[in-house]
Amino acid sequence: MTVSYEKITPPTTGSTITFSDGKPLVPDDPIIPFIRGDGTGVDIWPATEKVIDAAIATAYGGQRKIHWFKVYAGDEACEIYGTYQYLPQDTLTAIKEYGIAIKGPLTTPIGGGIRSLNVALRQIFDLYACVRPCRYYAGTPSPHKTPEKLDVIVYRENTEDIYLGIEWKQGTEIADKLINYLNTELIPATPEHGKKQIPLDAGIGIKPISKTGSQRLVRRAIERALTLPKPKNQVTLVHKGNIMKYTEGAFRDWGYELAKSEFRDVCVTEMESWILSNKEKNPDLSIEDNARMVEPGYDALTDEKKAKICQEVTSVLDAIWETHGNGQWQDKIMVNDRIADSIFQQIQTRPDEYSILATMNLNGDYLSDAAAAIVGGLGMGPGANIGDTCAIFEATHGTAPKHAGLDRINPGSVILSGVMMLEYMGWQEAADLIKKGIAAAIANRQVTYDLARLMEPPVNPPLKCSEFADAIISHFGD
Ligand SMILES: NC(=O)C1=CN([C@@H]2O[C@H](COP(=O)(O)OP(=O)(O)OC[C@H]3O[C@@H](n4cnc5c(N)ncnc54)[C@H](OP(=O)(O)O)[C@@H]3O)[C@@H](O)[C@H]2O)C=CC1
Ligand SMILES: O=C(O)CCC(=O)C(=O)O
Ligand SMILES: [Mg+2]
Repeated sequence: MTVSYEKITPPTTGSTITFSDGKPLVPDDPIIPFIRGDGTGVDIWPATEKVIDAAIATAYGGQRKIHWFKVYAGDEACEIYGTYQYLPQDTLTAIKEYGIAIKGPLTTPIGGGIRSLNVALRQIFDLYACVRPCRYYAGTPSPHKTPEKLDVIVYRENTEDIYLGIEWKQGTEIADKLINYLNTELIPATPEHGKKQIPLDAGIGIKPISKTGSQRLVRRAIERALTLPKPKNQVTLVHKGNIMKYTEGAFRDWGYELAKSEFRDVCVTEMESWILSNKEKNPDLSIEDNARMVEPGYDALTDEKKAKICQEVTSVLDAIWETHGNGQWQDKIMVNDRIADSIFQQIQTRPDEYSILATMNLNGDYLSDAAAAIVGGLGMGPGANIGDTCAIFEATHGTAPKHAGLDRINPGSVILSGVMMLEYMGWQEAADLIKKGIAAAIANRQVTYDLARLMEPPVNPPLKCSEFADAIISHFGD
């Protein structure tokens, strides 16, 4: 069926990317839609396009080429399509048709106004895995003493949690009705909630965390861990399950359940590894002594709780001693979990102990900015939103409006998102060239203002955004 557009025209040359089993099939001349973005998108996008095109031309000498298709979202879309037309149907049609897209940041007003276009795109195309690697390029200034020790990839669930955006404003009829229903019917009918009541002047937001959503994200995280060398072949489930038991706690439980069912042969949980290694060190260890070693404070527990832990030790040994015991577990993917607040200090105090951090939407949003800061700031934080039939690449940061139009912002994060896109397409040679160019530019102190001001001694004057792109390209032949 011919796809029709209202106000845009696809390139007259180039082919369409298709998907098979969740993987893209990429021709040598793919058409790829791009959204320039609001704010600093006006500076960053031209720099990014130039670097990606130059890398492809250098790597493949004309055998491969991206045919860019400009599509509109955000302020630019309103100029073309009319007031409030922030996300036109043309744009959605193009992304659906061509499968892979890349975008600059888009503005979201705080409080009232439109909901996030960025989040909307992820939900519309069911891009359930937001993948944000944070790795250090030598010479990048950092507020941290040993930034090179951090090499993590945040796998952030991208379609649910409070980002579903189902909330009601304080004082509205539905908010009042809902609070009344909760206070008079549902809370009293739930003994564990006791006499709790929701304040009558509250706004209400809903935080759905589903088993399907959690497990498909963790599945992608484990699949990625399987491609990593030891000791980075591990997945940490990050959650606040001590407080939000049926949402964040359930995410953890469903994550472990998936690891132990779909990936049983290749996975070991941290708890299992302790139980197995205790027995390896002392084959005559009793079940109870093993339980004592894996559960701090075991002796102070009630008999019922002690029995539960002993039962867990027994079932682990029965289930996987043959396949995972005698050190075999050391070659498996390690799956552990950490409480969300603790992981923010752990990535600073023990950065090299972590690799893939799989978590829900809000935690992942916070965590990816924090991890990017350690390795050089938001100018160095790329990202990808991946689904089974579509992928959209974009930076971790937003529109940075105070720098817009000044040709000064660091385009590194969108350029590195382009690197992720090239890798996803299987165009590794072009991706490697860009990584080499960025590494060399930074090592030569050719950097934009954000890195320049932190370097010792500071770089003055810093490169402009466009000059940084040229510096990256100039190092392709090094
Ligand atoms: N995916 C998306 O499109 C996203 C969109 N947003 C939206 O962007 C808008 C602005 O959000 P805001 O909270 O200001 O956060 P931003 O991430 O846009 O910017 C905050 C600060 O981070 C630094 N920064 C951001 N990008 C870069 C870069 N490329 N190079 C160097 N430094 C950078 C700048 O710090 P300094 O000035 O100190 O140098 C900037 O002032 C909001 O509407 C928000 O909703 C936010 C996040 C993601
Ligand atoms: O869409 C937005 O405005 C913010 C999104 C965001 O912070 C993110 O995706 O990291
Ligand atoms: Mg964010």
